[in-house]
Amino acid sequence: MLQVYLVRHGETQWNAERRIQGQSDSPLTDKGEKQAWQVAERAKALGITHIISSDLGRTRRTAEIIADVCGCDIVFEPRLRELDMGVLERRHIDSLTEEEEGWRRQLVNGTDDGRIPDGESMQELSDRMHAALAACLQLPEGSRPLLVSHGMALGCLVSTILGLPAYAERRLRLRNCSISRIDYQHSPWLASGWVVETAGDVSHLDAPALDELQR
Ligand SMILES: O=C(O)[C@H](O)COP(=O)(O)O
Repeated sequence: MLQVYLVRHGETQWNAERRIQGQSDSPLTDKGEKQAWQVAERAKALGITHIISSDLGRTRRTAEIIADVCGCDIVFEPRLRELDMGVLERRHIDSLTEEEEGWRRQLVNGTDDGRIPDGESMQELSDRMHAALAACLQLPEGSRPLLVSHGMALGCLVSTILGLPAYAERRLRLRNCSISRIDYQHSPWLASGWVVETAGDVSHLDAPALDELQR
């Protein structure tokens, strides 16, 4: 059975400032760097064989640290990027106008084709995340891949595997450098296909980690 591990990148400057990132970027904080080294040690103990990462800076840095500890190469995969948050990227979450809040609400309340202007819909995010995940099925027998991605992107992937809508990702806290595991199984009796083994495990971190809204 194929086990795939999902890691959200380490804390960034804009995570800490509650600033919307999307496909814009900010560097890891010192805490984020430390988180990355801690999740890297966990990955090594799990026997990770492949690292596939969003190509944004925050995930790239997190993947480089994990690769250093695990002795793996990295494949950069743009389909693992965070949701494109359009015109609201770089904005502080508390600075949004009522109209702008309305755009963000559309993303998470199931509005058909809800999106922030110039941004992506949750369905578009779900489609590309599942396409990136499906590529893991082509890896050699016995592979144990680890994907480095983002809060909304991974939340959307896990939610849809559970049969929930893409926008349900708000109900799942995937904190910085949390690790989740999904398995691909063939079982006529149980659900065949992807199943969620664990989600949002932070037991390898020695301090509380933020989720994307610093809850
Ligand atoms: O700020 C954002 O765009 C997301 O809510 C969190 O993104 P991240 O997981 O890439 O920090």
